[in-house]
Parts: sequence; structure tokens; C-alpha cells
Amino acid sequence: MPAPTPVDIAAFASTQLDLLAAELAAEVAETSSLIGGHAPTTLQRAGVALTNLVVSAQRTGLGGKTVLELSPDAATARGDVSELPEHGIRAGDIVLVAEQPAGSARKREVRELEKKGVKGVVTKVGRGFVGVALDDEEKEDVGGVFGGRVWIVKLADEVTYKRMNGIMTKLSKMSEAEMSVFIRVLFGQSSPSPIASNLEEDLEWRDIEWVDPTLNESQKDAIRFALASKEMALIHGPPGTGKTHTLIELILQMLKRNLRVLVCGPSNISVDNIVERLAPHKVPIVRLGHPARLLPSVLNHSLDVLTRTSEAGAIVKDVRAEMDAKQASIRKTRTGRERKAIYAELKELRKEYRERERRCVSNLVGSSKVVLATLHGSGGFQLRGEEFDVVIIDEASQALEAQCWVALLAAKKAVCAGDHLQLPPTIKSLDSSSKPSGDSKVKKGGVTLETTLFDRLLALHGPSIKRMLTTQYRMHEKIMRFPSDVLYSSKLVAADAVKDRLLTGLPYDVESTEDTTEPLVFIDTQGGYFPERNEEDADNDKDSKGRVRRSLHGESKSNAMEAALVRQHVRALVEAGVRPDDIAVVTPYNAQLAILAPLKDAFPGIELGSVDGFQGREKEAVIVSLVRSNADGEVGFLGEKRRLNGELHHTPIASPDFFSFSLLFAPLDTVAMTRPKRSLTVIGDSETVKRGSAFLKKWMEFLEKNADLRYPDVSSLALEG
Ligand SMILES: Nc1ncnc2c1ncn2[C@@H]1O[C@H](COP(=O)(O)OP(=O)(O)OP(=O)(O)O)[C@@H](O)[C@H]1O
Repeated sequence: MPAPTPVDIAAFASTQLDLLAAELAAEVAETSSLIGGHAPTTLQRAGVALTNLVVSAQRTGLGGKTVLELSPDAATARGDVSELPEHGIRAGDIVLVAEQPAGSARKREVRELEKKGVKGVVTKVGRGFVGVALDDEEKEDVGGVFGGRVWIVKLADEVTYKRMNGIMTKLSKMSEAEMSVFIRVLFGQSSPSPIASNLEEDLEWRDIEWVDPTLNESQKDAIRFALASKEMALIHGPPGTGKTHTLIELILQMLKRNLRVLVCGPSNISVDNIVERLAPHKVPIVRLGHPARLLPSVLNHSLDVLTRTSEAGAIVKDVRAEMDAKQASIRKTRTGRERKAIYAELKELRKEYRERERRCVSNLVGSSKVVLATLHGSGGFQLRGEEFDVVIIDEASQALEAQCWVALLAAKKAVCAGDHLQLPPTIKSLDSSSKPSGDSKVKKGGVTLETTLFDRLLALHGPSIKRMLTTQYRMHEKIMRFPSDVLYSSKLVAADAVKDRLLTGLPYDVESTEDTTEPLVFIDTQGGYFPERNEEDADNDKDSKGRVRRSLHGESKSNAMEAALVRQHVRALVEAGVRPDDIAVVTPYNAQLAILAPLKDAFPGIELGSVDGFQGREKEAVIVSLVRSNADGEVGFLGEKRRLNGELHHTPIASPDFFSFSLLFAPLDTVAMTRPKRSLTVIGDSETVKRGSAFLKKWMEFLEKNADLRYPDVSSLALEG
């Protein structure tokens, strides 16, 4: 392997700083234009706000924070008072809680709104309430917030950027002496230290005592490689190949070797997934992070909870009790003055609480061999000064590189696991220099924020720094074939246990029908009977003067006939006995999702989603509605990429070797294609979709040849309404 071309670290960091600034600006601008330009009710419909709420409870949350519980205001609620309307606010979102503006006050500056409200993190979302942990204690007693009607609206998350900026600045100023071999290797200034080429025959690595001896060869190989590598190792885990399974064994093996490990991922869910699977092994672990954002099953390992329940935590307890009593007494106050006095006392108590908590935290963290946190969280005060032998980054291909560095600087070696052919991180900043097409990402010296650490290291050092997991334990062989051939050089092998399992093999009664005994179905709607519809006309939001605003759905497309086909197919599956919660319907268009929404009432438990694959990773049966169909063969996929970038949760893959990926369907393909276990049904117009890209053409041709090909009976759809 030739020596890598060294990267100038200061230049790298400065490029990252520029790119991050552009990205933050784009995010703030997007949020501002959304909030400033639309009425609260429109924002609610778009899923980014909740209106007409009142504070139904207030208490001290973990970390000493004030948590408000917000519920629908009975005075204004239509229908069921106890339930919130459909919304897209999720635990972990940064929101503003503020007095609800009058209906007529439409044009608002976000900064102005922020002054009037309080920022917080959504802690919990129930059917009838949303919990928000307030960030800014100084402003707790904002006029109106506690008494009157409030609304919440999602904001840009600036905190994450600040931390990445801090780390990049630190990197840019690093002196030669401060740079470890590890850092040099990551920038190609040194080559990775050589290791034996045949580890399975090498004395040191041959006879590893596996905690799970059923690991397959590619998994064992990856673990040996990650253990033996001195500075870094990449583990490429395509969907369902047991990437997490492998990481768990790797962590346990590292513990056996007495190494101190920091385990990180870009999202809380990625980290919790590991905590949940590590916990049964009874190793002492600590999970950092806002308890509000952690899975309930993980809370026992959460630093905040340990701080309360461990012996060391006893010193924190009494202050907390006192704070709780004070919080409770706020509701009974009559005057603003009384309230103010209580807030002043609370502030003092909180200070005390934090101080004690800090002491306790450093004891707990300092004595832990395995610490888990999000990449962002690993930069928190709790880990200041802590050093680790290894940092393991899961889902590294979904993280911004700057974010990875938050964790990397705490370690001497890195193991990154991910799948660079899956969804890349979300990027919003567009390059203004490329206008009018304006659709390329902000780029500096050939780098965009989409270039992940995983990509960069592969390009820098070549495939010898990577091991790939090749046996997949999820998909029927027929469902796996296309993604394996086009994405993974045909290297995937379906495990015996899954390669021919069908819906009829589910652990409950499913009747044998043509739908339940066929893993891959393509319902081809070609012929022009199922035209798409442009939603812009249907979903315009008019301002007070009747001028048309930009629709929140953009120019989203829908296809009512296709939706009827989806319904028909779901019905057929459910009638055969498949449970709705084993079925997911996926489509790239929000407008199509809106049309499909009634399926939730008809088949409670069914999952409807855009291509954001995070709701649930795998499903027994997945139905994909491709929507696009027009008589004149107008495709416009490529022309739409900007709009779609806004509409989709994830931007397309830009990996250079990925020539054939359609910009529209990259996320849809990789997520939708690899989620189903026993049944994948694709519904679309092959004629139209084929014109989208070489990749889509290949996919359509594959389906025509290999799937159970069906042409819909138009007359039967009348019944579906
Ligand atoms: N060696 C193995 N033998 C049997 N089953 C395995 C093996 N490795 C993994 N599995 C199973 O495969 C499934 C997928 O594993 P895991 O969740 O670790 O995969 P993953 O690649 O992390 O998944 P994802 O695609 O969601 O990232 C699990 O049900 C796991 O139990």
C-alpha cells in the first residue's frame, strides 16, 4: 500500500469550521423562515409546532432542571381534550415554549420569539402531553408561560455546532508535540502500524476465547482486526449483518484486555442500542446523557440516575428533595413577588446541587471502564480530562466528521463501525456559488460535510483498514439480492435461518396466499392509469392578503390510485393474518404519506414512514409506494433534488464510487430495500421510474425479472375509495 497523502491538520480544521458555519447558517435560516413565515397552526400541521397548550404540571427533573408538562387547553380543544393532535415533536428536540401569539400576528422574528419564551429539550411525548425540560432557569418565570396558553415550536440546535466548532478550533491550534501517532495516522501523516496479515493464524489472535462462540467468521475476523490494529480499524456492517452484535463482543474482549473504552454514536438511539445489549453481560457501564433522551430501559445505567441512586449519590439527594418541595410550592403562590422569591431560592439550590453532582459524577466516571455517550455528549463536562485507550464509534458513517472528533480527542485508538453505503448525515447548507441550480453542497477544496470520517479514512488508507461483515440475518435471499449486487459487490450471504423465510413462517397463524408466500412483489402501475398529482395547488397556505405562501410540503407529489393499491395490499396481508404492527409502508413523498394516513385508523399498529429509517429498523413486511407517474414521461427527478432535499430527512449519498445513485431515491433505496425481512412489495410506474437514473432503471429491470410481477386491476380499486 503506497504511503497516504498527508492532510494538513490546520487547513482541515479551518475548512471544517467554514463548512460548519455555513451549515449552521442554513439551519438557522431554515428555521427562521419557517417560523417567521407561517402561522402557528400551519406549523403545527407541518409537524414542527404544537399550539393551544397549557402547563398541566411542573417538577424538578434530573439534572436539577425544571420540567413542564404541557397538555391541550380544554378551552380551545376540539374533539378529544385528552389527546394531542398528530405532530412531529420528538423526545430530544430543542423547542421554544412561549406564549401563543394571537392568530393575526403572523410575521415574527425568531429572535424576538426567543426573547419571550424559554428554550428546552423535549423529555417525553405522551398521547395527551409533552414534557419539556427548560434550559434557561433565569427565564423560568416568563410572563404568561406558566399561566396562559402556550405553544411550542422546534428550533435549530445550535449547541451541537458550538461544540464541534470548539473541537475544530482546538485541532487547528494543536502543536506538533501534542499530536499523537493516532492523530497523525488519521490525517495520513503516518501509515497505520503494520499488523500480521493472517490474524486467524497468528499466535496472539488465533485462540481468542469468544464470549459468543456462534459469531460467524466475518465477525470474528473483524474483531481480531479491531483488537490487533494499533491506531484505527473500520468495520463495515451492511444492514442486518450483526454490526452491533460484533461491537458488543469487541467491547467485552477489550474489557478482558483491561482497556478503558469510550463508546459513542451520533444519536442517542444508536448508543442506547449498545447499552441495552451490553447490560446483560453485567459489566459496569456508565451512560452519559440527558435522561430525557435515553430509552427507559437504559436509565439504570444513566449517569444521572446513578448519581441519585448510588452511594456516592446520597449527598445529592437531600438538595433535590428540597428543590422538589420548592417547585411544588410555586403553584400555590398568589403574587409575582412570592414566585420571584421562590425562584431565587431555587437558583441557589440548583447551584449547590450542581456542585455536589459534579463531585459525584467525576467519581463515577473516573472508575468506569466503559463509558457510553453520543459523540456530542462525549464533549460534556463529565469527560473533561478523562482518557480512554479506545473510542468505538458506531454508525460512524452517519456522523459529521467534526462530531467524531469530539470523541476522538479523548482516545489513543479508534474503531469506527458503519455502512458508508447507507444514509449519510443530513446536510442543509447549499453552495450559493452554484446558483441558479444551487443544488450542490457547500464545498471547500473538494470536501463537503457529507464526507464522513469513514469515507475519508477509506480514501486515505485504502480498503486494508477495513473489514466487512458479510452474513446477513435479516432478509429473505430474494429481497437481499438486488441491494447485495449493486451496493455490496454481491458479497452478502443470507444466513440459513433467514434465507427462505416467508410471512407464513411467522410465529403466529398466517394463511398461505399469493401475497404471503412470495417475498418480492412488484405491482407495476405503468400505462398512465395512476397519475401523480402535484400537491402545491392543494396545500397552499395563504397569508392575510390572500397571497400564496410557499407550501410546507413544497411541491410534494401524491398518487391517490397508488395509495388505494397500498391499502388493498395491506388489507390482503392483514386478512391473511399478518399483524399490522409487522407491516410498514414507506414512500419518499410527504404528500403521499398524508394520503396514506387513514391506514393508521383502519389498521392500528401499522407503521407509515418517509424514508427516515429510524422509526423501526426492520419489519416483517414492507410496502413501498414510489408515487411518480406521468403520461408524457416527464420525470424531473434530478431537477427536483433541491426540493426533495428539503422534504426528505436525509440527503442523498455523494460517495464518489456511487455513480449510479439517483439523487431522489438514494435514501429510499438503501433504507426501504434493506428493512423488510420476509416480504417486500414495490408499487410504482416502471416506465416513469426507469427514467429517473441508471440505478432506478436497473432496479426496475431487476424487479421485472425477479419479482412476482403484477398489473393492477383498476376496477377493483373503486372499492378501496
Ligand atoms: N453470528 C450470529 N449468529 C446468529 N445470529 C446473529 C449473528 N450475528 C448477528 N445475529 C443476529 O442478526 C440480527 C442483526 O444483528 P444486529 O442487530 O447486531 O445487526 P446490525 O447489523 O447492527 O443491524 P442494523 O442493520 O440494524 O445496524 C440480530 O437478530 C442478531 O441476533
